[in-house]
Amino acid sequence: MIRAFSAEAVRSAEAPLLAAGEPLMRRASYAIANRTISYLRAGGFTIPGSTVLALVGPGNNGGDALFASAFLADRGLDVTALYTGTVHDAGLAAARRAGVRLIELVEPTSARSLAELRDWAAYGGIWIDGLLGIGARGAAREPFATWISVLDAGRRASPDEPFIIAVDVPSGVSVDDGELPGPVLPASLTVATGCAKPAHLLPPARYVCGDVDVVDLGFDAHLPAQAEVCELSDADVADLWPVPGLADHKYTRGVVGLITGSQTYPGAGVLSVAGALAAGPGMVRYWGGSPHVVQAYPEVVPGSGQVHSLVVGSGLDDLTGVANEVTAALDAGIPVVLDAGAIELAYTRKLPEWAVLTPHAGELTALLSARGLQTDRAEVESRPAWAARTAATLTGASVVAKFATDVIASPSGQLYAQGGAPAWRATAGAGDVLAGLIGTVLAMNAEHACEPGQASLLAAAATHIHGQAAALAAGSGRPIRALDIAAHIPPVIERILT
Ligand SMILES: NC(=O)C1=CN([C@@H]2O[C@H](COP(=O)(O)OP(=O)(O)OC[C@H]3O[C@@H](n4cnc5c(N)ncnc54)[C@H](O)[C@@H]3O)[C@@H](O)[C@H]2O)[C@@H](O)CC1
Ligand SMILES: [K+]
Repeated sequence: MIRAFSAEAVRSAEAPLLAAGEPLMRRASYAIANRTISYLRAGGFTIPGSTVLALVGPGNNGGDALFASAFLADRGLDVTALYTGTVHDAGLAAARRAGVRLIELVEPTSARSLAELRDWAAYGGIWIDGLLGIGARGAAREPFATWISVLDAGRRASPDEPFIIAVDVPSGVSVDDGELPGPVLPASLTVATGCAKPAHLLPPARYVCGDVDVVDLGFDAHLPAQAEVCELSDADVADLWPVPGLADHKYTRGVVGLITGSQTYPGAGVLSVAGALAAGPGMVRYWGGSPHVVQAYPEVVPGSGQVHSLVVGSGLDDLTGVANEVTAALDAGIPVVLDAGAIELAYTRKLPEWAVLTPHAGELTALLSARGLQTDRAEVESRPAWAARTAATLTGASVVAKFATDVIASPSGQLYAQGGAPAWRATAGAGDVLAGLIGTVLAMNAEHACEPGQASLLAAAATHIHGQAAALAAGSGRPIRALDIAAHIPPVIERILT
């Protein structure tokens, strides 16, 4: 599991180590220098003489960049450090001693300084971005806003893009909520110091981090027990996946009921059932309106009956009658997935956290608006963590907000971000498959699915499997359809369990 902590939690965790004189900055900068060397080695580049541009901001993030520059200059690299105003004293002295070329831009946004910035940017094959770290508040202010814009434009225009290593976080991201409030310098690699931060996991900041490498600084024991954001790994999902034993039978393994699909949208019923069956329930009962389900899947038991979870919504064209079934199930402690049109059932009523809503950006916008928030799709897309968390708080339900990286929120505030799916996953019906899959994961874990925090954890596990199945289906990059995702769920489960 990747556990991400807020800037404030990191500061508190660092404090006792700093008070004890632990050289955290040396460790962080040594790791950044090592990653730089590893990149050069992996690319077959000659290390002495390789050009590095360190971008040095006013805080300790800049200090990391300066110490890393000193390490690299000691290794024979041609290192230039650009800065303005006051920067980390000891770092500057170390860089000077090591022979780093130090360039201070006194009037940092003058045309002359910006021309100089462009020239050094073009000269540097590797950029070390130490402008802003976890001390940044809000959008990057001047002069860094202009520097970041100029550097980003230079990066895009360059025939061979520089390799950009972000110190801790790409400068310009909002560390605690993963938003991009202003210009940002996208990284090829982010070297996170001490632990992951929410911006490394949450979209859209996640998309500008490149690969993320966490350097252990030894303060884990001082971090809070509950992380701000988590990302489940294969091993985490394997831990909570019930593997059937010989004493199990179809009823102990979990029965999923689906009220999905209709005459108008028959395919949604087929796809949601495909997702449910692929994850290995004991039984699927189907009493939606699609005429094709039982024909497509002879394993399915038609008609309603006792279930351990319920999936409602995908492709339903009429909610009449369904609302009562949903309420009865929830009151009886049966987890319910509310997908697509059925998300409307969360517009007014208060739900328990074992109701799992699966909105995409449009549905999430509609839900928040129905709950009285002034918002629009653009805001929801630029603030997915806020949107998912707010929806969970307002409805009381667990919310799976479907983005390229899914964001899952529990009403208690716990967040999961599950990435790893290819962009090919964005195809009609993929969400129907997910709804069924979540239904099965909830049914298989019925005995504890209604305990605090469990529904969102189980939903996150299901989205992880869904993303991995899409990745397996898409291989090294080919189009996929929703049924391909369902077809690749069993091999993904096999992979994570063995
Ligand atoms: N505390 C430590 O000893 C360690 C800190 N580390 C590094 O230190 C960083 C945190 O250092 P700091 O707390 O000094 O913070 P930063 O280096 O992120 O920057 C703080 C400075 O940026 C300015 N600033 C804040 N918001 C701004 C904005 N929106 N636009 C422009 N300027 C802005 C502040 O006025 C302040 O001068 C971490 O990200 C990490 O890179 C690591 O070396 C590990 C050890
Ligand atoms: K940075």
